[in-house]
Amino acid sequence: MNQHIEQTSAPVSLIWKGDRLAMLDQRLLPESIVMLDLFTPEEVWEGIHAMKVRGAPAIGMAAAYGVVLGAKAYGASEATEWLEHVQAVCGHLATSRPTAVNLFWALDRMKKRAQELVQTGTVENWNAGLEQEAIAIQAEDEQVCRSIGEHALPLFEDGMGVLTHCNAGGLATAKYGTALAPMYLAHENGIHLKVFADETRPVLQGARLTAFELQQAGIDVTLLCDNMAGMVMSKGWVQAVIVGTDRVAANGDVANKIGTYSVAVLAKAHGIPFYVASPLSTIDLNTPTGADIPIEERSAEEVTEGFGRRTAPQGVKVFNPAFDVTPNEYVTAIITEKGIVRPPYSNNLAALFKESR
Ligand SMILES: CSC[C@H]1O[C@H](OP(=O)(O)O)[C@H](O)[C@@H]1O
Repeated sequence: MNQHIEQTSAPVSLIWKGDRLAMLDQRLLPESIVMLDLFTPEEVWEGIHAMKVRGAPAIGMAAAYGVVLGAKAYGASEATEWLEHVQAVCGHLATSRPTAVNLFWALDRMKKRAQELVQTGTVENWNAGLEQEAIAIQAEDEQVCRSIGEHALPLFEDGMGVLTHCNAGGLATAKYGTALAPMYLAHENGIHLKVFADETRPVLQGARLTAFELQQAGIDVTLLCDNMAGMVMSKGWVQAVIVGTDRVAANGDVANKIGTYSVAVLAKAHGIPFYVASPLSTIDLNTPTGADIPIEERSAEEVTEGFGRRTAPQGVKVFNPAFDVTPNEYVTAIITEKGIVRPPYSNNLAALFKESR
């Protein structure tokens, strides 16, 4: 794996180069912008697992490009053999992280496309077709995120305080983000929002990524420790909360970064609307409730010596779930690229998908 510094106006999480995937190593932000050149699905797997790339849509896009790298490197030209190899690469990439449904959504889409491609043509055609599918996933995501921003924008008035948790911005997607999309669009339209970004321990996506993104864009952002959200709400500084998500269950329960549930409870206690920005690709009607969402547990070291400094005694027990589930009763609305969905979510999410077919 090589690495290089990519000079871009704003850091982007992934750049497809035809024979390699350039992946921004988000672990090094905000101090360093380093793009890693990945040539194999195994390197993409490791990039997802180690959270060099993170954020549900970005994870799905990275995996899709990993499938392309795996397909192109394979020597077989016989249809069944090529298809079986593509399916095996998808199976391996599916083990990189368990919670964000976009990973599986993207891999399923690549497998479906591969099955269509092998009906005719040559292995060169099949590989080119897979590459176009991965490129389409990334291009569509940019438009999906902008649409989420457009649907969300009317919910935010000039001068409002808006709290967000983790990073659901351009670094988690192709561009704009999901939860941050209305903030970018508000800025484009001269609407001044005062954003409060939770630092989001233990990986600090809020401090390192959201604060970085919004500051780079000239958007008013104040960084909070995670334990400050309640006080800030009690002072009346927050008029809305908006977060991203890694998986929305069929009943509207929401899996998102650890700490989101606490923010949702605080918002309800203070009568503050709690919005979830979610592409349709993050809504999983095959998962009935939040109890059915697999929650990733990560290493103790993320908590005890994050970023290289030990802050807990050796050998102490650690519980480090990367996500929690917010029950649907705490969710004011789910903002998608097709519009705003309100309770009852079981009916209205199913109806949304029916309309979208
Ligand atoms: C737009 S998806 C962002 C979503 O993903 C983050 O998780 P991670 O940084 O562990 O990949 C977080 O839950 C964000 O809300």
